[in-house]
Amino acid sequence: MVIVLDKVNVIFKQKGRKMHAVKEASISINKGEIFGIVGPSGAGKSTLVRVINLLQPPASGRVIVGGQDITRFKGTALRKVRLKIGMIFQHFNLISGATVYDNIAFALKANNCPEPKIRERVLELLTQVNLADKEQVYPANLSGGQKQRVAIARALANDPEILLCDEATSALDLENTEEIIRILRRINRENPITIVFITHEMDVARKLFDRIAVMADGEIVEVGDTYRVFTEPEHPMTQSLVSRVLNIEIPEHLQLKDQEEMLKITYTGERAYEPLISKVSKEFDVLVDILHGKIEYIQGKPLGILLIKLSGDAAEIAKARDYIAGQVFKIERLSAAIEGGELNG
Ligand SMILES: Nc1ncnc2c1ncn2[C@@H]1O[C@H](COP(=O)(O)OP(=O)(O)OP(=O)(O)O)[C@@H](O)[C@H]1O
Repeated sequence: MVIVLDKVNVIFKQKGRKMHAVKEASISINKGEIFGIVGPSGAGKSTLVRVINLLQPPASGRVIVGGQDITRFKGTALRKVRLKIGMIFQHFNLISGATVYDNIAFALKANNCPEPKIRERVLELLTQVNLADKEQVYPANLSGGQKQRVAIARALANDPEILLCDEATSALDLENTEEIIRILRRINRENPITIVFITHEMDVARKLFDRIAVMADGEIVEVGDTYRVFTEPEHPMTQSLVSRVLNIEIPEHLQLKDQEEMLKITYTGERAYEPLISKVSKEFDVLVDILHGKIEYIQGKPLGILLIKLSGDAAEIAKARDYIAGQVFKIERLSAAIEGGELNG
């Protein structure tokens, strides 16, 4: 279901002070895509996502869901729209006194699901989230990842067309985060459900999202395809967020001497770097040391990062550098940090 936010503003008033939490935010989210919103704490991500189901009504602007302007919807009309929008949260929000089965069954009963169908549907949902064996367990006896999977099953109970996820993996360890990512991807693949996911975790962003919006200080500062945002970030906030994922560490105690230069090379696609490096050492009078290399996957597409040191005459180094620049996606000259540490590109 297409979601359009048009010039949305949210202003909180607290103790006589105004807090402009979302400023003129406009985005259009396509049916069936996994759309992510990233940004630092306090950027306005939660507030923006809550505007989509009007948990947070905007001060101005329009909210259009499935072609319908819902901005002023109330009562029954709003409840009907909300049925199409499931939501999951960082802290799962399960009913602690109810079993896994009942947590999900409540959502179905609330929507008048016929009694005989409830059992069948709950079991179907539990299978979808790999929890078929936990139906009689209470939330307290589940791991964080399992709790979030129950929350996903509950959010999907009434076949929503949209799933909103507010920091849904932020309370989980790496393994459980990976599992939630896999489940959401599979659900999205099997049903054309639109997923809007907010997070401050860029690692989740690169694995899960089709497109990303970046928020800073209440504004949407950049929107783009995930691979493009990671490889060619435009806004300084985006650059700062992605640099943490793509950074590599300079080997400790590395000091550059005269006639030495360090380069960070970024290459896209499956292309291996060995042929390039051996060509450079053959054709130019320079020594090439590979200091570090890694491949990151963004939306499953590889992005290679290589740190090399060139030694030789300044003119030869310049020629080698120009040659490399023509062959790779991006090349940056770096200086060595005194005690190793992060790159300063
Ligand atoms: N109900 C509220 N009343 C007053 N101020 C609020 C309210 N909700 C959010 N804010 C403020 O609005 C700004 C945006 O908050 P929001 O929670 O949307 O940010 P966020 O990007 O989701 O950050 P976080 O990841 O820390 O939740 C913050 O400065 C926050 O303090």
